[in-house]
Amino acid sequence: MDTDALKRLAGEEAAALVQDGMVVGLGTGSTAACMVDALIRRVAQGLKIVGIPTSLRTAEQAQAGGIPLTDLGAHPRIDLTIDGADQVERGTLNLIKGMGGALLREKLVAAASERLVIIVDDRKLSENLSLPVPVEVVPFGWQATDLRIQALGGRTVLRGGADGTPYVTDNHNYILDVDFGAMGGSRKPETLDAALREIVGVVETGFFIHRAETVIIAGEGGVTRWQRSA
Ligand SMILES: O=C[C@H](O)[C@H](O)[C@H](O)COP(=O)(O)O
Repeated sequence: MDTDALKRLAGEEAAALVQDGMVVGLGTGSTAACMVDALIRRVAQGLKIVGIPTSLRTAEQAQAGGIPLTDLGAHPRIDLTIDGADQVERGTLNLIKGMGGALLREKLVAAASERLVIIVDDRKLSENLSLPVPVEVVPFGWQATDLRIQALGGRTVLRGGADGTPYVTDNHNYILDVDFGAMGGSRKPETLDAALREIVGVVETGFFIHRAETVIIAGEGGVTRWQRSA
């Protein structure tokens, strides 16, 4: 099975968890897009839900496919959010998210959700989180914020568009991708996350610590589910 087929498998498995009457958080990225496609098909067959998208592009996809949308103002409590991830740590189910730039809205939606279900293909699994973590920063004075982040021991790259200008998030901020190398031991993701969030100018990080309730993993052998222990 190619990666796209695995993403579809995970997306369809997760979409089957959605029930009539739910407020559903709609994630961002190529795997989440497969789940939104599966939900669009179910809505066309009569499923009654409202969705809260985590990015403008997910909003566009859902709206074009006929999923009624709402927001956290009207529905501050979400029944179930289904989203992708860039890396999942075995054992803890801690995540790195935000390669697609949607980390802030994804975290706001996750924080309002009763359940967060993450969908990935098995390439995303890792013993320890090790990818560069996306950090959303305020554009004003981002260079000073960058220096403070580097002082934590991370190598930083300002995310750029194809034309060399900074990538701008849906919230009009920039993203620094921060490479801490493989984490674990004394360099715990939760410690780095807390230190990053204390820096003025940092809006949010792509660390999702103790947030995923379930991870649905698609691999050659089919679908596996991991549950976070309490
Ligand atoms: O900002 C983007 C999100 O966190 C995505 O859920 C994440 O990057 C995974 O995306 P994909 O399913 O395309 O690998």
